[in-house]
Amino acid sequence: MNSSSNERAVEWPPPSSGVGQPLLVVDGVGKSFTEGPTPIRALQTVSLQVQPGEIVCLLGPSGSGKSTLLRIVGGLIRPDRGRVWFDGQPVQEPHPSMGFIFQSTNLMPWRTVLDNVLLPVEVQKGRVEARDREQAQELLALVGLDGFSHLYPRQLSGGMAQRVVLARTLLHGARLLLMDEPFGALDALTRERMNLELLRIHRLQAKTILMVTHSIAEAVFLADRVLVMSERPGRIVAQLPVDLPRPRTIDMMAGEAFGRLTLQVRRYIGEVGELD
Ligand SMILES: Nc1ncnc2c1ncn2[C@@H]1O[C@H](COP(=O)(O)OP(=O)(O)OP(=O)(O)O)[C@@H](O)[C@H]1O
Repeated sequence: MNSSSNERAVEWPPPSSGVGQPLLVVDGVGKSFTEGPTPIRALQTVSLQVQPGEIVCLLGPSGSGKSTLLRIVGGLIRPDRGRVWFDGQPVQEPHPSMGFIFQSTNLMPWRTVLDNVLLPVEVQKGRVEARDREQAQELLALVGLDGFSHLYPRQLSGGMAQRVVLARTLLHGARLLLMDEPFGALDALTRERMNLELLRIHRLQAKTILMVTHSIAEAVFLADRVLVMSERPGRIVAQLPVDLPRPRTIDMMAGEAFGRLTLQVRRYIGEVGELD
């Protein structure tokens, strides 16, 4: 990506990537934090586009502004410059069709699994209808939690809790999932299983996903494209299309193509520093 194309004026429609109308456009976004004694320049100038149904993974050294970028995309914080467009509309605040999934699950400990899934509906509509309950139960089954709806968060494993969050986000009707290290706290086997689950749900529900991860293998396994960010102030320094066929299988991780792609990403990261 060259910086001159990153610094052009922000207009809709943005230049197309040539594939079709993007669902998400990040155009020349920059951000500094000025609250502390010394201003911190978190993001330099970031531009990217995500097509409907695409899975894009963001990798980069610690502190390179990945979470900041995700929060700007989700309308949780405002950039100093540049714009974000979602489905053709400028993003100024959290959009109901975007869902966040973080490493910490933020489940309400006093509510059951089902009631946690229903919480955003309850907040939004002020009440929960039978149809919402039905749909929540269907989504719990979809994420592999059939029969667990009456449990409380303390009775769940980390993977199960993340599945509840996934069901909650899907019930909310999110089309774009913004995922910030969602499986970072899970053990390796559970993480692998969650990756497969996510891909299965992505296939069934045609979601678009922008995910921050610290794992090169996870990024390559999940993504259609991997974006690599520089050290702070973050900018995108490399992008790698992942041409592995779908559906992806664990066996692919032992294959030559997977090895080649992860090595390529590792080289890009080697040029900008270490991941953590
Ligand atoms: N609210 C804030 N106020 C001040 N500085 C902030 C704030 N949020 C983030 N930063 C700073 O901005 C920089 C980028 O932070 P960010 O969390 O986006 O990086 P990251 O790439 O997601 O890091 P990590 O991989 O470690 O999670 C860091 O130096 C961080 O200290």
